[in-house]
Amino acid sequence: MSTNLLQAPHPPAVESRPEPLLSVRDLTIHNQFAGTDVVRGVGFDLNRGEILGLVGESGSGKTLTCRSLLGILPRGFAVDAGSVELFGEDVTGYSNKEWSKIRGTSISAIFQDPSSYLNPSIPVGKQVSEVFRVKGKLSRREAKTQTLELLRAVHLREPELVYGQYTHELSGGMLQRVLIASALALEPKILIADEATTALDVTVQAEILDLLVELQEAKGMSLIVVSHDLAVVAQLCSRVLVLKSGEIVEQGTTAEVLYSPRHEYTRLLVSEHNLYGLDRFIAGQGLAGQGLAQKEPAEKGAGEHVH
Ligand SMILES: Nc1ncnc2c1ncn2[C@@H]1O[C@H](COP(=O)(O)OP(=O)(O)OP(=O)(O)O)[C@@H](O)[C@H]1O
Repeated sequence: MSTNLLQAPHPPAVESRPEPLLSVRDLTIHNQFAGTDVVRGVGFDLNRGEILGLVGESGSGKTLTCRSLLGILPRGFAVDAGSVELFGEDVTGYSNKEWSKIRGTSISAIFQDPSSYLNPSIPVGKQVSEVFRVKGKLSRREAKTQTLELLRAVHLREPELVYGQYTHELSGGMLQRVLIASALALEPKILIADEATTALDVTVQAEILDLLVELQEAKGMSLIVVSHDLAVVAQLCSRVLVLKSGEIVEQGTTAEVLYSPRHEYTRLLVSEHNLYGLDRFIAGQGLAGQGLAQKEPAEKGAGEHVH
């Protein structure tokens, strides 16, 4: 296999195997319109403080798997078999009301296009503070204070200014920071980042990934990182699952899966990836030093202006 991924620094796999926060067993998701199972027999554990990568070609079932962990499968899709256990509790048959209690507080998510998750006619800070008010039951004043603190924590400069701004006034990277703040407001133990940096340019992508790792460490969260970008997964994740046509074809430590893939499909993904300049992510960077973002001033300037 190509040596490119071999050069990717990656965090060590979590050694101890405590009680998993999330346990997925034989998960099958059925598409009622098409009469087909789009995810079949998927099973994995997510441990405390672990970063797990989910890779696979477009349409392989990554997003639907994640949505089933949040209780937000699209209309016409349902978990048909198997189970999802969160913090030791089987949530597979949860009602919408039960899901809404744990979504945000136990498990949260950020997706690819942040603007579609924010209301363009309400200042972004107000939208984050609503999370504190409605779900966190804080007063208006407390909610605003907490929101400003969070906007600062996600490295938005001038949080007071950003608080009152609308989506059209912010860059993609800034919007994703706002969404991260919103997702973390209720201090979930698990965060799913589904192609969360895919729409961003390379420099901003690296900055957002840095931020996710920083927050993951600071808050002791577990992360599920869905990405078509194996370089991102290699640098962030200690374990990787490979999905193909709705089934896991391979899973294991990052070293096992990406550096010595056993399945032909994984080998194909790795070799295709290497064709597209994996090196640009890897040279001189790496999670070992916890610095994914390019630090050279010239490249910093090429990205968004974070306020
Ligand atoms: N809302 C939907 N309506 C109809 N089909 C859907 C819907 N969402 C997903 N699918 C189908 O289910 C299958 C799995 O989709 P899913 O979005 O989970 O794949 P994915 O691996 O996340 O792909 P991508 O990387 O392109 O996001 C695909 O065949 C897809 O076309």
